Amino acid sequence: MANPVLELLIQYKAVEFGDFTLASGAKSTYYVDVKTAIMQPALLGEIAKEVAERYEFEVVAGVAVGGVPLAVAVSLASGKSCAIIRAAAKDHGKSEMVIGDVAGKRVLLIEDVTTSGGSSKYGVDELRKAGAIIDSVVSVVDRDGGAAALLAADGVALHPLVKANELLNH
Ligand SMILES: O=P(O)(O)OC[C@H]1O[C@H](OP(=O)(O)OP(=O)(O)O)[C@H](O)[C@@H]1O
Ligand SMILES: O=C(O)c1cc(=O)[nH]c(=O)[nH]1
Repeated sequence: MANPVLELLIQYKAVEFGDFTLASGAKSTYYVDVKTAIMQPALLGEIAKEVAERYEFEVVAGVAVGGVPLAVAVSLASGKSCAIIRAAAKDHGKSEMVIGDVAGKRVLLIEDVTTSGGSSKYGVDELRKAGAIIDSVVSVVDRDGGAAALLAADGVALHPLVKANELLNH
């Protein structure tokens, strides 16, 4: 079946081959650069449309940096509000880790890429600390690196729009 997000990731050459160290510290011979690919409005808009149509939520959230444009785009496509989870605490101004009102709200977390799931778990933990209700994470590309199991242990389902194998085997 046609998958427009997969086709656009291929069109924008989102996969690069080389020696990469991933966020988890693992080594990889390839990297999926969703962050650069979603600078193209056709891809960002398609992702936002699909997520807005398929999932039910009151607030869409993203972890900085990669999750921010995604969450904002889904917010605009769905008319639902948005939240941002800081990547790290700051010691000036307002210091809350979650920007936006999530307390008591059903929140969907969106990630650009999931590998180990460590970044998503961090986002889920911060959202829950801020009072959010969260049981789903959408990942634009899942690399099958353990994220689904890590999140499932916390009662969270991972919903990938594309699997890395589909990109590698196209
Ligand atoms: O599932 P994981 O093993 O946690 O890896 C995936 C995460 O790694 C990347 O973020 P990175 O840490 O490079 O941060 P960035 O979004 O600020 O570039 C990517 O955006 C995911 O958030
Ligand atoms: O695991 C990661 O850090 C990672 C892998 C990948 O392919 N792309 C990305 O942005 N992050």
